[in-house]
Amino acid sequence: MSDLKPALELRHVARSFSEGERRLDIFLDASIDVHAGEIVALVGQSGSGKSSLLHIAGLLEAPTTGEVYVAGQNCTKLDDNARTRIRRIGIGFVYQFHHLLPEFSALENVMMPQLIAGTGKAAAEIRAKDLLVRFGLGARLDHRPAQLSGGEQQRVAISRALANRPQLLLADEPTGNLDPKTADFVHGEFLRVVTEEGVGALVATHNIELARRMTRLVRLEDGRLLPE
Ligand SMILES: Nc1ncnc2c1ncn2[C@@H]1O[C@H](COP(=O)(O)OP(=O)(O)OP(=O)(O)O)[C@@H](O)[C@H]1O
Repeated sequence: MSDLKPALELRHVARSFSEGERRLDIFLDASIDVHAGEIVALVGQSGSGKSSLLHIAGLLEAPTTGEVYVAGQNCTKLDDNARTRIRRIGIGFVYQFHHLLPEFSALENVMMPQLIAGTGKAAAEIRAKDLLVRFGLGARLDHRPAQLSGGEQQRVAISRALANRPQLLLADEPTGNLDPKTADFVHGEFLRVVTEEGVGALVATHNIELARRMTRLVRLEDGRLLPE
């Protein structure tokens, strides 16, 4: 039955910051389900809270109120160790800037999260190679990040995020740092491989054209998540 649980459920999530006497409410009542195999675009004006929402979904920050479920597990009240374990195995992250380890090759960068999670070296290498080949990087396995183009670096970063077969993939402007043509190409590769993997994905983007190519689109507006 657990396979049928959404990869992510946010239930009436609110987040506010206190600054002295003032309270800033970022969201008031944000709810969403992201199912396996869905790639959901998260759009909204700058400052609407997309990154904050991804931090909450990624268990990096706790909501002020509301509940967060990852693959059916209520993560709202877990301690730091339990949250770290779920983040390490169950959630993949892609950021606008790749954050690859500069002294390691593409292959080693994609093996790393698997080794940290306890996967054996041989199995980690097979999985890393498979992902990089599927991203068209079969001839770049031994290149370090500085020897790769921006689009190639981002494809390595996406491979790394998928390496542990997470149920949930969270991406914050994953092609935001690329020129429009490269962004378009990398986005297409992202959609193809993420769909093949069957992972549930939530992708924040400013690019409405790229957003419309995903499974569906939700807009963060006035503290709520609205379908389009
Ligand atoms: N630690 C914090 N303390 C106070 N305010 C914060 C904090 N973190 C974020 N905010 C505020 O929360 C709001 C939402 O920020 P967030 O970065 O989530 O927006 P965003 O939609 O991702 O924006 P952008 O598209 O420009 O990246 C902003 O007004 C920001 O100033």
